[in-house]
Amino acid sequence: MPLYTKLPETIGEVDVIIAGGGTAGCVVASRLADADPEMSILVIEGGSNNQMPTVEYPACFLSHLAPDSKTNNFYMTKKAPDAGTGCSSRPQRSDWDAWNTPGWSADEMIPYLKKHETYYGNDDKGLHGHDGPIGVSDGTYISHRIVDEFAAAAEAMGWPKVDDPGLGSVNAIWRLKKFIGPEGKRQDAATCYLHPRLRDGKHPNLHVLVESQILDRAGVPLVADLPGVGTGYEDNQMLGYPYLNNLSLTDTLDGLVFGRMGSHKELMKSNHKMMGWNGQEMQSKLRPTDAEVAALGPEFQKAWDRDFPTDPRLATGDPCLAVTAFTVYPYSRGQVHITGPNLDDPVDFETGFFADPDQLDIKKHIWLYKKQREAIRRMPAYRGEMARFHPPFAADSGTALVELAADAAPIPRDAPETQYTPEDDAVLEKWLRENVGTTWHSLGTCKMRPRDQEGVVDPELGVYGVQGLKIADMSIAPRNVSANTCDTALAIGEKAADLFIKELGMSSA
Ligand SMILES: Cc1cc2nc3c(=O)[nH]c(=O)nc-3n(C[C@H](O)[C@H](O)[C@H](O)COP(=O)(O)OP(=O)(O)OC[C@H]3O[C@@H](n4cnc5c(N)ncnc54)[C@H](O)[C@@H]3O)c2cc1C
Repeated sequence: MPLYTKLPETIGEVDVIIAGGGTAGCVVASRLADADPEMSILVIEGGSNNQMPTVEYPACFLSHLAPDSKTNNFYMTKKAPDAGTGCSSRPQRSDWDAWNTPGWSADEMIPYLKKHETYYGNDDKGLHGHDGPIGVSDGTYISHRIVDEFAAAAEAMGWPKVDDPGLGSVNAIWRLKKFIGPEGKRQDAATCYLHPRLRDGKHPNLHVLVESQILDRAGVPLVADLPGVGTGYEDNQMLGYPYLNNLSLTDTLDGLVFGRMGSHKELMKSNHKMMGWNGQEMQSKLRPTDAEVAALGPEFQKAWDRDFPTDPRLATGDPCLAVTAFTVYPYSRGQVHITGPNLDDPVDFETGFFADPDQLDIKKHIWLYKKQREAIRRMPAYRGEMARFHPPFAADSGTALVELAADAAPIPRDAPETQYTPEDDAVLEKWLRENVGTTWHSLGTCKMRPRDQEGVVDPELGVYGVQGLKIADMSIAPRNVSANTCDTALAIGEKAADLFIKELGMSSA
């Protein structure tokens, strides 16, 4: 299989080099390899070959996020913020249109959103793909108790459950589909695009070098001065909120992760249905009411009226039950730059979390903390907050954290909402600043925009002022999207492959 950790001497020259075998890179490499068997392609990837059982089985995803993980790249941020993959989630129609770039509108991107996907679910709106390489399904396991209780609690909060939001703007919740095949295996671009072509004997033109870093600045002369490179870093700031609960071992992933259901080796061997699950069940896109916007203060109201007036983008061990809460369309910006010629020179990386000048992002999270807590309180499984992961509200405050007895009655779904005093809000804000983290939705550091607007690539993904250099990944996103970003990265990969194939005078296989 043409997958190396050291490049064979026989490969002295190739037609196309793809720097980084990530989501979009694997799509582009595979589609180009299909289009012309005479064209040689080399993917240079810093990480290792991802063919390993802990990648294949979605239930093991947390092991790759541990600080000592060898499968993930960790970058130290310049300033610690003041402070698993697998959910398939699509941007809204208006997100693509807001990119305002010829060739990249929602209508023009729908074919690429469909192209990478084989969707196992209702597709009433005809927006999903049915013969693409990436399977999108429920996997092999569903925690019905979480699904049913959360849906009922959310409904009591005024958020209906919908089947599939499609590309619509919703104020609703739904059962999320995952990048997991119906047989329970993880569906990433390397696994579904690249490895089959490396195995099939029909792509001798495709080479993949792993555990090899490039993009070293050493001795590389400046070819084009593009101030936008590395600036405007965006990520959807995220916090996770675990709750005490009365769920059983098979309602969440914890028992399995911590070995209480047997060894992982045995569970893999028997293809245990919980191994084909990532422990994540429900997703939502929520917007504040007019009164809630007003309560976040005049600066927030001004930004809301300016950015979303009639804009539909936001419209209409023991079992652990947790909400991972992130807000979209952040106002904060960071940056990422290399600082020296050596690969181990630190990167100059600032996330910019909660650093927006008008302090709007923190207000969004204050609103979101309250909303998610109200919803979870209404689930019969709720027994209180896990104090270590929630703001330390004063014990005599009406917002104090709760620990219900195992046999205590559930909180009624029509219970009044918790009232937060200015002192409670101060505790909440301080805690959010100290605990905010990444959603891993990093994007926007080589924007597809006009050059005089700090753009780095044109609508055909060519880097301004450099011939033969293209960028195809989430860094080209000129504006954020209201979604987890893998689906967008896959669509960018498909669109990029199409553009490059046409530009090289070939036709798609
Ligand atoms: C932990 C985690 C969980 C996530 N969960 C979800 C989810 O549930 N749902 C969802 O939709 N999205 C999720 N995402 C986001 C999604 O995976 C990314 O947005 C998407 O993969 C980005 O694709 P990309 O092609 O832009 O870049 P990447 O996929 O990041 O590809 C970049 C590649 O370049 C390689 N590389 C970097 N530097 C070098 C170098 N110097 N030399 C050689 N190679 C290099 C990297 O190793 C990497 O393989 C998650 C991301 C992470 C990190």
